[in-house]
Amino acid sequence: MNGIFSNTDRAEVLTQALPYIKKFNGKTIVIKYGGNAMLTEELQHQVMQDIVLLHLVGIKVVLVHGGGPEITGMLKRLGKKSQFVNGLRVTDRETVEIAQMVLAGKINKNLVSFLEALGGDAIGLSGMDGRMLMAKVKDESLGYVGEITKVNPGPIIDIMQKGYIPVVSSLGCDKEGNVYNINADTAAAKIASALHAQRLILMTNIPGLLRDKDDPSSLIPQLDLDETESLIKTGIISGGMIPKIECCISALKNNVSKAIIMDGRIPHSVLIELFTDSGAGTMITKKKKAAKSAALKGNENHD
Ligand SMILES: Nc1ncnc2c1ncn2[C@@H]1O[C@H](COP(=O)(O)OP(=O)(O)O)[C@@H](O)[C@H]1O
Ligand SMILES: CC(=O)N[C@@H](CCC(=O)OP(=O)(O)O)C(=O)O
Repeated sequence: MNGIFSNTDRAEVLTQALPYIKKFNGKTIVIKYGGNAMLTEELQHQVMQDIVLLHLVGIKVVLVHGGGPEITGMLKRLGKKSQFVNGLRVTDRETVEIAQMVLAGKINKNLVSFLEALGGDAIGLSGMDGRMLMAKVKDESLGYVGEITKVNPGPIIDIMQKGYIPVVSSLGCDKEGNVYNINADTAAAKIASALHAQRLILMTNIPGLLRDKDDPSSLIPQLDLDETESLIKTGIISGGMIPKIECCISALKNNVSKAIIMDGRIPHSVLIELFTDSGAGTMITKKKKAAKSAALKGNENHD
């Protein structure tokens, strides 16, 4: 169990994390967890452990989750094929019912029970609870896919004030009682904006934003809004990465300090991102500081 690290090494690591722990104490961090990054219970256990730790050191963590692969799996078991248009699931009435069962029923409660088993206090909600995520039809051809019209962060704030970790599934509603299936990256970005979060962290199954999407070693550690927009124009950012990046851009333009895209499968990637000089994945900032090394996100991490 001691591995290659001595207790002194471990104590040293903790000491180095102290300024960051102090920095983020009392701050709001919205973490989106979903997709292939949460495929196995082992991966979920690891990420939930980190979230409990963040909560215990006084960081206000909000966990927003998806579960696209699980929805697809359940639909398949019921003999229904999944169809996506620009990354969004075409959602008929039956599909939205299944999405609700999987997201608000299974995944949400599993994550809450993981957090609690690890010593955290968590409360699970869907975006429908307390009319947190009000939505309307995004595009008739997509059925019950929701476009968020209003975020009411009240229930999340209340839960955090009572000392719980809010765990929110990406469903929305309208005044007529319709339920909407909402992309979890979008839900997380809107919630982060409504909470004026210090960080929006999108966990995925790639290292972050890559200069060459087929070369994992071409990670771009940091870039600003202007650079991000020009990478979309030049086609370096394409496909499934476009909506993800657009969520980050929207969050940064609306009250969020920094957005990070990172690989949620890497052990303790959230802790590495928040508590180390180098960070993890790609950090998107409003404006890059002059004369700052792109290889080191440390100074930015202190902002
Ligand atoms: N510049 C880029 N860097 C990284 N990934 C990119 C880039 N451009 C396009 N992509 C594609 O975007 C995908 C990530 O989006 P997606 O698979 O929809 O994520 P998720 O399932 O986590 O929501 C990657 O698998 C990759 O193929
Ligand atoms: C409209 C839409 O596409 N909704 C998503 C909601 C879940 C999600 O976003 O999950 P991941 O983050 O795991 O992909 C879906 O049905 O798959």
